Amino acid sequence: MSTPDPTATAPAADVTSAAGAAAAPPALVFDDVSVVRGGRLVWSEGTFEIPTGSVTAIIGSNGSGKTTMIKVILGLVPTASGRVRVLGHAPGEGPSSGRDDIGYVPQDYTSTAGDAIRARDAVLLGLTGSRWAFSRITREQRERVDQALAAVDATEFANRRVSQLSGGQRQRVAIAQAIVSRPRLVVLDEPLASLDLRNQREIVDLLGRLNKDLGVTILVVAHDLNPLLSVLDGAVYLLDGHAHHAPLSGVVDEDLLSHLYGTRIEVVRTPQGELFMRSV
Ligand SMILES: Nc1ncnc2c1ncn2[C@@H]1O[C@H](COP(=O)(O)OP(=O)(O)OP(=O)(O)O)[C@@H](O)[C@H]1O
Repeated sequence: MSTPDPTATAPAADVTSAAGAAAAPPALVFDDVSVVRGGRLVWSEGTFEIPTGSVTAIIGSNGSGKTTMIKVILGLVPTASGRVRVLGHAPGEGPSSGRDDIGYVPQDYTSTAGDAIRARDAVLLGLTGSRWAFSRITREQRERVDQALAAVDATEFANRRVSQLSGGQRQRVAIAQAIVSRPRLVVLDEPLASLDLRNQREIVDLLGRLNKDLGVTILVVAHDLNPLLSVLDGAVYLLDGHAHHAPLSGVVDEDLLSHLYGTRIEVVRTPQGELFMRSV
């Protein structure tokens, strides 16, 4: 019997709909959190909740601590103070130490087994965690890999080596690897950087489908909010050394964005209802 199609099955029973999302406990809870790296306070006073089933950007100027926040969530960087809960657990704890429940797409994805392996084997790493398990994969694991590749439209190049893929194709493989364990939370560090406009659009659409069809909560580090506006519910913004969260309507604010990026930002609403931001 084949396993369910990931494009049709929610990974967690409580996140299948907007109504379910409203009732579910928050995916992330930060309570007066601060982080120190290399003896320097990166950000502090992080107190916010991120709703289950939402798509949230993490924004801030270079060096403000966006990647640091992701590493805190993954349990890779300790907090200096405060309390963090990720899917109800301390970072890095919970079932399988959070590995299966949280998918991570790093900045500048390179397969942990090197670029010489095939795309499908890189995705398998998201299930096995080790290239030494390749020889012992089960039929269910193979099907899960096929489903993850199909969900990101990567079936066509699944047998090519990661080193032979374009940036957009590589990003799809990275996302397939992150979702193959059917996580409830997917965290992506600048997934749109260095992609052309068409690939940006396709990756954003893919994130929208993961969120709407599978109920996955998505956190995405971004420098430019424009390509993400169609899928975003809100943003964590790192401003003046403090971490805040606001719904999208609160973030798309000229004064806030101008302060955040240190340059004058104009928010434009076209007569057709489109919204975008530009530096003026
Ligand atoms: N391994 C580390 N050891 C010490 N300090 C670090 C380490 N990694 C990052 N930092 C410092 O932490 C701060 C935040 O870095 P981080 O990479 O989180 O910022 P960012 O907002 O993601 O930056 P960018 O937009 O440039 O990617 C910076 O001052 C950086 O120098």
